Amino acid sequence: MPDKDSTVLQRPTSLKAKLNFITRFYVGDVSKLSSDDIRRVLIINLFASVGILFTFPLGIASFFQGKLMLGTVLLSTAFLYAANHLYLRRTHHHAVSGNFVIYPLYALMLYLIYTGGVNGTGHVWLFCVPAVALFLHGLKKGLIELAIFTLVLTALMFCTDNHFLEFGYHPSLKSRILFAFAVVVFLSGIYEFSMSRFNDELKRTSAKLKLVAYTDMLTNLLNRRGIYQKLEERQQAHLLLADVDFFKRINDEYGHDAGDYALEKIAQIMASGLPKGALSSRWGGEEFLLAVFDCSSHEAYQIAESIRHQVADYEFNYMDQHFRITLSFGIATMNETVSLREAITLADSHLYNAKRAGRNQTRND
Ligand SMILES: Nc1nc2c(ncn2[C@@H]2O[C@H](COP(=O)(O)OP(=O)(O)OP(=O)(O)O)[C@@H](O)[C@H]2O)c(=O)[nH]1
Repeated sequence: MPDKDSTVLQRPTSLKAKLNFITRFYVGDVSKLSSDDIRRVLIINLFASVGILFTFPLGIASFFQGKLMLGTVLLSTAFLYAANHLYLRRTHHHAVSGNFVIYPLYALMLYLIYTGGVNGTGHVWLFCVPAVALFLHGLKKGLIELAIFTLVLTALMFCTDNHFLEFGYHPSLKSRILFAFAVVVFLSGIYEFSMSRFNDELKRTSAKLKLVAYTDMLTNLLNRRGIYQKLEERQQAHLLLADVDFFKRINDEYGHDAGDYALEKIAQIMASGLPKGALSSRWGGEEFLLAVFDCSSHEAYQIAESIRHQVADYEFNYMDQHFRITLSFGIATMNETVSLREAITLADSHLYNAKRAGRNQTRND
């Protein structure tokens, strides 16, 4: 018998496996998609599935009842939704694909209202239209389309020779349906409006959190987590690990605020001394990790040397106090044979060698 703890631990894994299966079935390959794209593709295909689930059996039923035209329309819609599922799963073009869901849905609903559908029940499906339209086309375009749809619906109900009265409904049903439809449009609009505001707020908060999580607040460079995450995506990079020499003395002699000012200034010199596309980070305390790409080891060495000279030549001025600072660099290369972790350890050991050899120098051995 499995013990209680192991059953509890297994539950999330099986739920995750099920969710993975659903995502794979409805979305396909998600590796290049943003989470918003995945959500949109998934929901459009879920709509399409629900559409197939209703139109296919009702289409077959219509054929058995001898309603060939209605059966053809329903089965064509089911076929269109199935084709759309395959198209969307393959291309992930959710903006195009959404049109293949909503416009046939408008047309089908108008057809059902006009003909009465199966046994005069066509109008009951009308109320799924607002939610689908607003989700697929957003608040503004969705509401415009729904207004046009409502006008066509009204004209169809009141100005054409439709089959509404054929089924013995009370004449007031038509206006009741229109009122109820308007209420559902209104409620769906409010829901979509609050959802879009909530989503915007969520996006803003998530962008702010990302910035805080990956940025060093003193220097505005990436922090350790930030550069690590970016380097994990790369195959090759030259890592330049810099450490301020005798920084404790700066703090002790000029004060901690002067030390902070010096770190900010060094960060600026580093960022402006790097080639385009390079990364700069505050690795910790008075240590900086820089990364340069698409260049030779010799060029990476030259870049470190140039930054080292610029810092050494700079006169730091803080509250009428003037001082100079030097840096030591350790360099290593990450590539297909040397992992990121190994390259950082190597750069650290080369930096240690630079310190031991007298500081204010760059070492790659
Ligand atoms: N002002 C300021 N000081 C910091 C900050 N982070 C770390 N430090 C200081 O940096 C100093 C680092 O000192 P040590 O590790 O002894 O190294 P060092 O004095 O630079 O000597 P070497 O590295 O051996 O050349 C410590 O005094 C820390 O307090 C910071 O954010 N602001």
